[in-house]
Amino acid sequence: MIEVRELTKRYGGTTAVDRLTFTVRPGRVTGFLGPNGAGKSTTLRLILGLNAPTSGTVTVHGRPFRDRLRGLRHVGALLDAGDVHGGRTARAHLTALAVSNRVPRARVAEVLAEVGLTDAAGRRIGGFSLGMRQRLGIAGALLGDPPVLLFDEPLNGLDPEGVKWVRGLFRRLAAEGRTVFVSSHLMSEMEHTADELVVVGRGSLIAAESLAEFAARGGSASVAVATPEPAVLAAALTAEGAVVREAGGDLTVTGLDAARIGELALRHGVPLHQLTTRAASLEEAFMELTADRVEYASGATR
Ligand SMILES: Nc1ncnc2c1ncn2[C@@H]1O[C@H](COP(=O)(O)OP(=O)(O)OP(=O)(O)O)[C@@H](O)[C@H]1O
Repeated sequence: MIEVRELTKRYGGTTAVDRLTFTVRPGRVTGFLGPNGAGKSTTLRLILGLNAPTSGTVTVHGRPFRDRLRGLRHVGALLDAGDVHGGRTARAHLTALAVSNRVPRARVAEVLAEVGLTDAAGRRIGGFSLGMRQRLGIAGALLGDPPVLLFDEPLNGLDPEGVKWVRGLFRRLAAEGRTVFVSSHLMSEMEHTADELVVVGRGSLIAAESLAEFAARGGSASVAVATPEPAVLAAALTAEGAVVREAGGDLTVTGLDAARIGELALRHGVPLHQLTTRAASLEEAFMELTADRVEYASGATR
């Protein structure tokens, strides 16, 4: 279990992490989601004790992680896949990690096989693609067979087959009872990967709940309407307080439900060819919730 309490990290005038409180439980995949610059990497470094918090606490199984000897057996982490010695072979890299963490060397071949790098074990990491580096980083995290695993943007650079493989791996690790905490800036990546979500924006907590709860709370549902008289219907709906967008003659309506739209169409004598309620996607819920917390928004005003 990872417990983060009132965690704050400032760098000069920048508050990277702002009084964050959440718990990551074992047996599930927890997605750590937020726009770029939201403070995810900083939080992961604080969990690992690589940086000291300005205030607040973070514990892994009840103790600050840096107090533990032989770290890799307690927490496995992939923070930055590029942060490896390019001149080393994959096997040499993992062997050095194993030795310094007193992990049996036999684990090296096991994790190489697990991530599909057996054939590349003798090649220098400098020639690896980003996807191969991610696999190697994941192998390093798995080396000590730890109960807690942290991954920072592990799907970056993976091809669709790789993404599918990582998802399966995370599921399996969680099913084995481990704590799996995975960061991403894309809801689409987490939608099919995570059971639980911790969502942050500009360093502070936006939500900590199950994926289902998150889906239920955010994003307004809309109704797609097809009619041969879009202008007449749009005017009637707008007069009732709906927000209407028109694209290619079809209307997308928010603020009124399908039944009310049907009644208004009937009252104005407008035929309807289609009337479909569309649930908000998780992506829309995420965008809505984080819209005012994006550090580098596109467009002039914020
Ligand atoms: N060592 C540092 N010195 C100064 N500012 C920092 C440092 N590390 C992070 N920051 C700032 O803290 C904020 C959070 O950064 P962080 O990398 O934790 O976000 P993130 O959510 O991981 O984003 P990304 O997905 O872009 O990596 C940013 O404004 C960043 O510029």
